[in-house]
Amino acid sequence: MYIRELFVDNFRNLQKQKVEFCDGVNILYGLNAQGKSNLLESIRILSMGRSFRGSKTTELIKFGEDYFYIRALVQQDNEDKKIEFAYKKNENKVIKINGNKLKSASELLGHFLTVIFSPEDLNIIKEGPSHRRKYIDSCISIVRKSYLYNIIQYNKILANRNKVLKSIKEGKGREILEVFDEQLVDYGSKIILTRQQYIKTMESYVKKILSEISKESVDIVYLNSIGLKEMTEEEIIKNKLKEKLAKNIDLDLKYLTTQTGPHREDFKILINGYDSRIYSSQGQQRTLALCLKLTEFEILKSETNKRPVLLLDDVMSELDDKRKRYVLEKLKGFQTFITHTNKNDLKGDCYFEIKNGVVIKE
Ligand SMILES: Nc1ncnc2c1ncn2[C@@H]1O[C@H](COP(=O)(O)OP(=O)(O)OP(=O)(O)O)[C@@H](O)[C@H]1O
Repeated sequence: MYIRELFVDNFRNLQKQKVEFCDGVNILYGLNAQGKSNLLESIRILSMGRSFRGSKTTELIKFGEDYFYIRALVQQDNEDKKIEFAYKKNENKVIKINGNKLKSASELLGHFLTVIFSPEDLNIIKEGPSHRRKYIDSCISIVRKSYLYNIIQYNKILANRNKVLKSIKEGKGREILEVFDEQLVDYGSKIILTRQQYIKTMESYVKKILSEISKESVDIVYLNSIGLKEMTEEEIIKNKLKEKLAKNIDLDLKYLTTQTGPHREDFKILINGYDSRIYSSQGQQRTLALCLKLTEFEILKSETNKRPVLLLDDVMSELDDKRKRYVLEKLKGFQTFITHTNKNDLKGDCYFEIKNGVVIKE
């Protein structure tokens, strides 16, 4: 798939305009703070329903305005798909595919596949568990629709269970927990099952990719909440999760939150046997982040049999020549957007200068 045309209106600093792209390497160049990342952000929103920079939807509206509207024509198998995203202050977002309104942003997933590479990818390695959880949950959700549903249900039940813990503390009977625990175990075990499979697949891709650019060894360990040491089946996961919940009930009542389950999990990346979060250099962490992103791209390709669009925001200047060449070789044949301050540094199929929010095609 590739994005043929993009229309933006009142999005960040971008001027109202329609831009046509080529199905190849699109170089977006310009000085700092002109709107290059904003353009990539608008494309990514049409793919994922939210900003890759973690911004709130209301922050995407151009200063002084009260709405934004973005639209893309995405071509796949010679057919155009029209994706629209509109947001007016204090109202709900309106997302449409070919004119049909979606019930929620999550329905957008899988229609327009993109992978974003940005300096913030480093946070997946450096930051706390919630960053990594968010990252794999988002990767899995695109390739497994039921996974996102399970996460949403799990979080709802978890919030209710935590309320029940408070009511027990205030004197209510414990019996009511049973109902919540049963549901929590049902959804939780499905999440753990899928995570263990995804992390295993992710590990094998990361190993292969890293071996092509470095001599270091890498292992990824799933830090699950139920003490699983190796891959296992849903029934066993279910029983273990149930046991752990029962065992931790006094702790849960003490802290008034649920201490066990997928919401407390993480994964650890070991370089030469050492935790990369603690012991790796900045350069090693950057390489790892790149491996994770290329892995995301490989998995997306193989699971969907479609061609994802690649968005490279400010990453080229951070890579050495060897890694730069490697990345560009891997992404060959896919529509790619690369932001850069210097036009002459990179070879592309089409070039766009971004100046004061205006996109000028050469
Ligand atoms: N909601 C908004 N309305 C108007 N302008 C905004 C909004 N949000 C951000 N901006 C401005 O958009 C400008 C361009 O930002 P962007 O991140 O796209 O820059 P860039 O071209 O990628 O620059 P750099 O090379 O420095 O990364 C910035 O000056 C920023 O202040």
